[in-house]
Amino acid sequence: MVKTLTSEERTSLLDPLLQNSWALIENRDAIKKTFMFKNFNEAFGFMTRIALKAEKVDHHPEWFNVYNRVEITLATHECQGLSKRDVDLAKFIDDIYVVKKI
Ligand SMILES: C[C@H](O)[C@H](O)[C@H]1CNC2=NC(N)=NC(=O)C2=N1
Repeated sequence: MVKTLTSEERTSLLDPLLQNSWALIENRDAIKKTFMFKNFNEAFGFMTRIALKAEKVDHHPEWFNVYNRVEITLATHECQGLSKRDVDLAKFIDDIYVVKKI
């Protein structure tokens, strides 16, 4: 059973993400971030890498893409809120976004 983050984990695990442009969304325990790219190919390549990771860990993003913009929302259905799984996927996403920008 997946558990929502404790208040201690929200400080130690979630705060660093909130300092890195992830934001809590209204009326729901979930985080969201917008990523920008040079063009659609770059954006879709980024999404593809996330899709492969999501399948591997069985944890999937909610996302929206138009051309060079990708908006990603993360939450865990099973516990109806944020869990360690969302933190892990957010970190993976931030890591590959940094690589993309080099
Ligand atoms: C049955 C299957 O394991 C679940 O539906 C998985 C799949 N992907 C998921 N993705 C997300 N974001 N949250 C979940 O709780 C989740 N659960």
